[in-house]
Amino acid sequence: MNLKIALLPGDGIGPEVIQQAIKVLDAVAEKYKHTFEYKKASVGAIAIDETGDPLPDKTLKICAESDAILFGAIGDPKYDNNPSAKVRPEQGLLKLRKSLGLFANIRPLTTYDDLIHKSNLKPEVIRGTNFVIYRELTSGIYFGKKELSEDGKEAFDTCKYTIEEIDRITHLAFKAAQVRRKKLTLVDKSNVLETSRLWRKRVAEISKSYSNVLVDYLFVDNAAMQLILNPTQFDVILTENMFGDILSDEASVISGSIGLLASASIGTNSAMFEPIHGSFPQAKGKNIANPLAAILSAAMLLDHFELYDEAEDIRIAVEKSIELNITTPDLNSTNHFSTTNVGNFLSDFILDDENTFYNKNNIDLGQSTII
Ligand SMILES: NC(=O)c1ccc[n+]([C@@H]2O[C@H](COP(=O)([O-])OP(=O)(O)OC[C@H]3O[C@@H](n4cnc5c(N)ncnc54)[C@H](O)[C@@H]3O)[C@@H](O)[C@H]2O)c1
Ligand SMILES: CC(C)[C@H](C(=O)O)[C@@H](O)C(=O)O
Ligand SMILES: [Mg+2]
Repeated sequence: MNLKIALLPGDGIGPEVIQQAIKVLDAVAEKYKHTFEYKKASVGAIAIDETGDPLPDKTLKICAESDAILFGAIGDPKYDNNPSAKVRPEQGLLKLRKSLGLFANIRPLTTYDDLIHKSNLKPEVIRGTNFVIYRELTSGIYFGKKELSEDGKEAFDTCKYTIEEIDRITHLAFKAAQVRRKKLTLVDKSNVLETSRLWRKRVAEISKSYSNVLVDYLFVDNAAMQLILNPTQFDVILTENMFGDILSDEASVISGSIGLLASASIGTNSAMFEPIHGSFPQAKGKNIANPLAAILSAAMLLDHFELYDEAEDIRIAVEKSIELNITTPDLNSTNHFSTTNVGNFLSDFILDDENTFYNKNNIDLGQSTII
């Protein structure tokens, strides 16, 4: 298969993790005789530095002309520490999602047996957890009317949803539940918010067409608690934009690190694949960031084009790296490996087996730290 992939590495650790994802995609391309053609474009703080715009027209054009987009991360402390800045890196990501109509952000969460004991949560609570968050991505409070008064003493953000926006992601989430464990949990705040009451009404209505799926409703405050009290109860979690953002970072603790959580942002004509984490500025240039979220996002990209064996190869390699402890410091406090080492191991493993990696790097299995 020939795929045109737009690469948007972005800021902070974005370029470092995307570089590893490319290595892994190249290994897959070599093994299965595919051609992946990459076009790099800038977004976020780096794009502001270069052009004054966090999403230059050229970037949007490259994305629109590609089969898929692989996104790293955006964000920089110079904007995080300056709430008055009018032009901000995050606007680039939000505009990209909105312009391409990427309304469904799919964030799967799984647990790895070899990491169960490394989570901050008890092994018996998290073992077997496997769910997916369907987060609405192009509406809600992120995109409603917002304003700061002229005297700077008052501000508002508006949360707005239309039934079309609710319905399209709800159908996708029900379809996902049908081929999983047939349970869908809508997370909302319908005891307070009008938008949430609209979500509940629509989901109840649409559920009639998916009668083999059990539907459950949770208020977001309770859901935040249930996620760490009893996460195995969840199968598909459907929620609006901001709740999905917050709950997915919380949920990543179950897996062991946010550096493991991948996502797919799907629209009618475009698809973007992005780790859920940010630009982790403290790690920039240190070769310590976990590249697995970006690499597993690349696996979701392959799934999107029905390259299931290829995606599975990546997941098997990831599991192997975790089993062998070839992991970055977030998962491995003693004998950790670098971002680059993890990428090298995975690409070698896909093409051959782990011996190539050990031979090339002259490593004794499990004993060295070559960060
Ligand atoms: N999709 C995105 O591009 C995205 C997502 C979230 C935050 N951001 C931006 O990133 C910047 C930093 O935000 P933040 O510190 O709140 O969130 P962050 O996700 O960048 O980092 C939070 C913490 O998570 C851990 N972490 C994140 N990515 C990791 C990785 N790959 N490997 C290991 N550990 C990892 C680190 O401990 C880090 O301190 C901000 O400018 C924010 O706006 C961007
Ligand atoms: C950077 C920010 C705009 C973004 C979001 O809130 O969607 C991020 O937190 C994410 O989860 O992708
Ligand atoms: Mg987020």
